[in-house]
Amino acid sequence: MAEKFYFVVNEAAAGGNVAKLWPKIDQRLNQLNVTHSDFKTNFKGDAVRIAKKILAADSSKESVIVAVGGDGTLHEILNGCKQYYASHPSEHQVPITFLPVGSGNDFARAMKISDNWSVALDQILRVSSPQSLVVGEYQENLRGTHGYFINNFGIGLDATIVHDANHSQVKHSKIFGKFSYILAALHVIRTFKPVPTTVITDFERHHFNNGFLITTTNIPYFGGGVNIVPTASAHANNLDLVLIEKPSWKQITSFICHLLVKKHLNLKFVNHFSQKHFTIVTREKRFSQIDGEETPRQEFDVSFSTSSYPFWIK
Ligand SMILES: Nc1ncnc2c1ncn2[C@@H]1O[C@H](COP(=O)(O)OP(=O)(O)OP(=O)(O)O)[C@@H](O)[C@H]1O
Repeated sequence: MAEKFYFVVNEAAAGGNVAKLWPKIDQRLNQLNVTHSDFKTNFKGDAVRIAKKILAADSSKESVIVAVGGDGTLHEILNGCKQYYASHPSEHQVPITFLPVGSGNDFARAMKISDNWSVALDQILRVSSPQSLVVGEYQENLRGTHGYFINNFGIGLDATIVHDANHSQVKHSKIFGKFSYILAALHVIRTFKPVPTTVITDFERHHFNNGFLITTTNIPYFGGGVNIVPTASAHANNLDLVLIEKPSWKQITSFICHLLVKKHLNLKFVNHFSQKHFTIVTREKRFSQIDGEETPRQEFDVSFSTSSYPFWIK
C-alpha cells in the first residue's frame, strides 16, 4: 500500500453531488487509518494547478494522487502531472488513480474500476505497485496547444453533442438530466453539418468530404459507455480513430444494430485506423471534446501520438 494519498476532489462533479459524498469518503478513510490529505478544486482547470502543487511539495515514491470526480478531473490531474515532469524530468513520477464519482466515468469502465465508491476505494487501497498505461498526446499545429487525454479526442458529432448537452436546460433537471446526452444526440444527428477532413498517417493521406463522427480514442468507450472501439486498450501503444462520413438514416440504423453486437467497425462506411501517430486536418470550424471537456469552435490541424504515465490501478 502507498504511504500517502492526495485526494483532489471536484465537488462540482455529478451535478454537485460530490460535495455531499466527500465527507462520507473522508470518514471511511479515517476509519481505515489511511494517511491522506484533500484538496478541493475551486474552478474549471484547478486540478491542473493542484496536481502541480502536490508534486512540487512531495514527489516521494510512496505517494499517490487520487482524482475524485469524473473523467474531466482525472484528465486535468494527468495534464498537471505531465506539465510538472516536463520541467522536472529526472524526478520520480507519482502515480495517479481515479475514484469515479462523476457523471462521465468512461475511463473507470475501461479499467474495471467499480462505480460504487466504496468498492472503488477498496480497489485503490489493494494496489501494491503502479502500472504504466498509455495515454493520448495531441499537438494542435494551428494554435500550438498541446496536451494529453486518457479517453478520447473528438471533432465533430460527439463534440457537438457534448456542447449541446452541457448547455441544455435539461442537464440541470433532477429527473431528465440523465437523458440530456440522448436528447442532444437526437438533435445533433439531424442538424450536424459534415466537415471536409484529411487524415494523414505515416504512410498515407485520406480525404473525406463529409466528416461526421471523427473520434480518436485510447479506450473502448466514449460518450458515457458507448463501446466505439471494443479492441482499444490503454495497455496498447496505439490510438484508434473512427471516422464516419455523413450517413443516411438507413446507415445510422445499421450502425446502431451493429454497435450492439460490436460488429460496427466491419461496416463499409465506417473507417477505422489504429496507429501510433496520425494527423487530422479539418478546414471548417467545429467543436471538439477532449475527455468530455468541450473546446470552442475552431479549425483543426492536430497531430496525435501516444505517451505513458504510471497509474495506481490493478
Ligand atoms: N469548483 C468547481 N466549480 C465548477 N466546475 C468545476 C470545479 N472544479 C472542477 N470543475 C470542472 O467540472 C467539470 C466536470 O468535471 P468532471 O468531468 O470530473 O465531472 P462530471 O460529473 O463527469 O462532469 P460532466 O458530466 O459535467 O462533464 C470539469 O470541467 C472541471 O474542470
